[in-house]
Amino acid sequence: MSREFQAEPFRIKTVEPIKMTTKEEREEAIQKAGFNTFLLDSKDVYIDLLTDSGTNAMSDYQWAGLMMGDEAYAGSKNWYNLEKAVQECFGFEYVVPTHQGRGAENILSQIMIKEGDYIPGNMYFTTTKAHQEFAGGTFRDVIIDKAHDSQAEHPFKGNVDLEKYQALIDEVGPERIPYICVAVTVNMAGGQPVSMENLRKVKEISDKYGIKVMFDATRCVENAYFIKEREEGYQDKSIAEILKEMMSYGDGATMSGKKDPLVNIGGFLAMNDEELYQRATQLVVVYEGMPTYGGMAGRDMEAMARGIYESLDYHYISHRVNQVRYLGEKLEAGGVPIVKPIGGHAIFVDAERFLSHLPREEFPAQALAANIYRDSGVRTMERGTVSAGRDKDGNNIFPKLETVRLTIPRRVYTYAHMDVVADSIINLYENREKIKGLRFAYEPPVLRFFTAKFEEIK
Ligand SMILES: Cc1ncc(COP(=O)(O)O)c(C=O)c1O
Ligand SMILES: N[C@@H](Cc1ccc(O)cc1)C(=O)O
Repeated sequence: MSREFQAEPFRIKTVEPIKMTTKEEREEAIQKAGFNTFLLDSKDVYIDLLTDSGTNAMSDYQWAGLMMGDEAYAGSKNWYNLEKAVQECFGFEYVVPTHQGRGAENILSQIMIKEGDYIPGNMYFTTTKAHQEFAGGTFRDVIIDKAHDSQAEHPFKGNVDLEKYQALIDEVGPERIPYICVAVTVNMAGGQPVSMENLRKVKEISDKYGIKVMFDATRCVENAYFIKEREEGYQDKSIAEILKEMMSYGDGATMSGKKDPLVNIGGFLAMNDEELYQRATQLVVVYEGMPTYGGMAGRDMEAMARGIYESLDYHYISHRVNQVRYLGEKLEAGGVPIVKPIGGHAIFVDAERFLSHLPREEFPAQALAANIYRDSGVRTMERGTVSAGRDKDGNNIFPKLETVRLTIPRRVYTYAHMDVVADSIINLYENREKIKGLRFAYEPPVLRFFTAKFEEIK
């Protein structure tokens, strides 16, 4: 195995018991949830790999910070600590706190996008695209082609395709592109990173046309780790230095504090332009709260300020990425088809190849996620046709990737948990022809994957 084995760089001083379920209990739970893992109750889940969002384990130092919460309505001490952490670690001058990432996406979209604008991005993310569309914009995918091929190897599979970006500028004109949204890493592509060289070039092109570069910095520390590991000239730089350089190629960022900043709730929007900041503060008071709390309690801001610094520790981030890799390599060794290379926050199982007997219309990834739960109580998430939704004519969109995501929460599970997950999925793979397809029993009109229900096709 190529991974660098590292036992956990922490010891455990508080534990949360988890329930071991029986086969019968799991069968009842998955039927009740309409074969949608989002609708399972947490109490019925053994190992929860639904998401890495808000599921982080905080350190003793962060928990201690909760006791330092200054719950003043305005001007909380904790806000200034958070603002300083963002300024120091990301390098942006102005910070707007929000309740989570999509709060920042909402404000950014509203202050920057006009009806008829185009927003290029390195693959879509559900909430980001929804906010861009609500604000009257159209998302355009400008990620490199390889990102849509689950087997294509590329060290920076999240890179922006500069020719696609240039072609969009030529097609619609730079005045209709307020900004390019660059995600570091790219969630939907499998947690794939973007190289520093690519970021530099995106900035160059954007500056030439007066287009702003806004990062989706949600998993930026994972991206920094990959740059250190894979890009010439960065091996001897610290994660903090790499992150700061990455962010220097942008004009601002949205952030979900629920991922890399190591907390359970929170987010922010950051930028360098004062005028934009002023417009953002006009909206933050409408949607989130005062510009000194933005929907977060003082204690939550303190925990995030501390989490941001902790996330830059090399041993922490190296363990995290290598734990994900351990699970991926174990699955591969068992013959399970996964998206390659292995990304930063999750393993994406290629459900189309796993369940090659099921047509896309029968939602193989949804069926696989439901059956992983049935087998072992491990909860995962569909990232394929159900997530992609329908086009304007009402037809299902069939994205190139039909995957099940095994998302690893930060600092929560051990290598032994990873072994249980791998054994269950390898066992299912060996019995894959028994898995049946699904059809909708209930389909909501937007973001359908969260609340849809299904039934098995007998
Ligand atoms: C890449 C990416 N961007 C934005 C968001 C939105 O963040 P939040 O869940 O905090 O609203 C998420 C997760 O939802 C994400 O994974
Ligand atoms: N961002 C989180 C939570 C989330 C999940 C699915 C979504 O489509 C939107 C948000 C994640 O990627 O896991």
